[in-house]
Amino acid sequence: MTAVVSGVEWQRSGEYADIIYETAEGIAKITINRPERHNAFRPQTLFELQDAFNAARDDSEVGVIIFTGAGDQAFCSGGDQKIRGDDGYMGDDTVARQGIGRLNVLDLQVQIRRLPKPVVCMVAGWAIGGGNVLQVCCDLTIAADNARFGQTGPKVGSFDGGYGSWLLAQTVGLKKAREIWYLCRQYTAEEAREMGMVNTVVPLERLEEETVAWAREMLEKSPLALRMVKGAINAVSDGAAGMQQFAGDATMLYYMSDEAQEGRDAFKEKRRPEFDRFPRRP
Ligand SMILES: CC(C)(COP(=O)(O)OP(=O)(O)OC[C@H]1O[C@@H](n2cnc3c(N)ncnc32)[C@H](O)[C@@H]1OP(=O)(O)O)[C@@H](O)C(=O)NCCC(=O)NCCSC(=O)CCC(=O)c1ccccc1C(=O)O
Repeated sequence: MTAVVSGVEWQRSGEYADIIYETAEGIAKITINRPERHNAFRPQTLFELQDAFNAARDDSEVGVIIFTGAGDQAFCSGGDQKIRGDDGYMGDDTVARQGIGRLNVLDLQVQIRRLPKPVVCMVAGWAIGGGNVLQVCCDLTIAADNARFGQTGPKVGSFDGGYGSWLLAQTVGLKKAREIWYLCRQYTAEEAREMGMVNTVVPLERLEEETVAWAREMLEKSPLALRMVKGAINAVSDGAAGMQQFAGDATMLYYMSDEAQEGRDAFKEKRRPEFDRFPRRP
C-alpha cells in the first residue's frame, strides 16, 4: 500500500495491529496507531514496535527512522492505563493469560538507544508519561506547535527511574527534571524547546515536511560517522553497556581492515599471518 504525504510516497509493509511501518527514500516511518487512546501503548504495541525497529535496523536501504503517532492529537500518552494490572500491563499473550503483567517499554527504550541509525521523534499533540520518555530516548525531536509534554507518573501511580529520570535530567538539567516529575505539569512545545527537550517547533501542517527535510539532510552524511557519533554520545550516559556498543563498532571497523582480514586469511590458509605488512601507527 502506498500513501503520499508531504510529497513522500510511503510504502507500507508488515502485518501489525497497533502500529504502521512504512519506508520511502531511505527513511523508515514507524507510527503508533491507537489514536482512540492518544496512542497509549500496550504490550502488543511494544512487541510490534520492537519488530519494526529491528526491520529498520536490518534494512540497509534505511538510514534514518522517524518515530511518530497516528493523528494530530498525540504522539503517545504512555502506558495504557485501561489495561494496567496490579503488576504491569496486561494483554492477550500467554504471559498475560497467566495473570502476569509486563513492563516492557524499557526494552524498546534500550533498542532505540542502541540502534545505530538516527531516530527522529515527530511529535504532534501529547507526549506524556512513558510517551515523553520515548521521545527523550530518541536522537532528535521535531515538535508541532500543538505538542504538549510532561510526566504523569506520581499522579497515576507510576515512575520511570531509568532513562525517564536520569536521561531526562541530562537533557534538561537536574532542577528542571525534578520539577517535571514532582509537579507533573504540562509544557508547550516552545517551553520544551527552551529546556532542550526538543530540537525545533514548526506549525502542525508543516510537521512531516520539516521532519523529512531533517532526515534527508542526515541521509547526505556518512552513515558510519553518524553511527559512531550516536554511539559515542550515548556511551557516556550508558556506562558499560554504552561502551560495549562502541567497542562492538570498533571491532566491526577493524574487521573491515586488510590487517584483520590478514589474520582471518592466514588461519584459513594454515600459514603464519603477515602482520609486518601493517604500520604500527603513532
Ligand atoms: C494525555 C491527556 C492529558 C490528554 O487529555 P485530553 O486531551 O483531555 O484527552 P482524554 O479525553 O483524556 O483522552 C482521550 C482518550 O484517550 C484515552 N487515553 C488517554 N491516555 C491514555 C492512557 N495512557 N491509557 C489509556 N487510555 C488513555 C482517554 O481515556 C480517552 O478515552 P475515553 O474513551 O474518552 O476514556 C490525558 O489523556 C492523560 O492524562 N492521559 C494519561 C497519561 C498517563 O498518565 N499516562 C501513563 C503514565 S505511566 C506510563 O506511561 C507507564 C510507564 C512505563 O511505561 C514504565 C515505566 C517504568 C518501567 C516500566 C514501564 C513499562 O514498561 O510500562
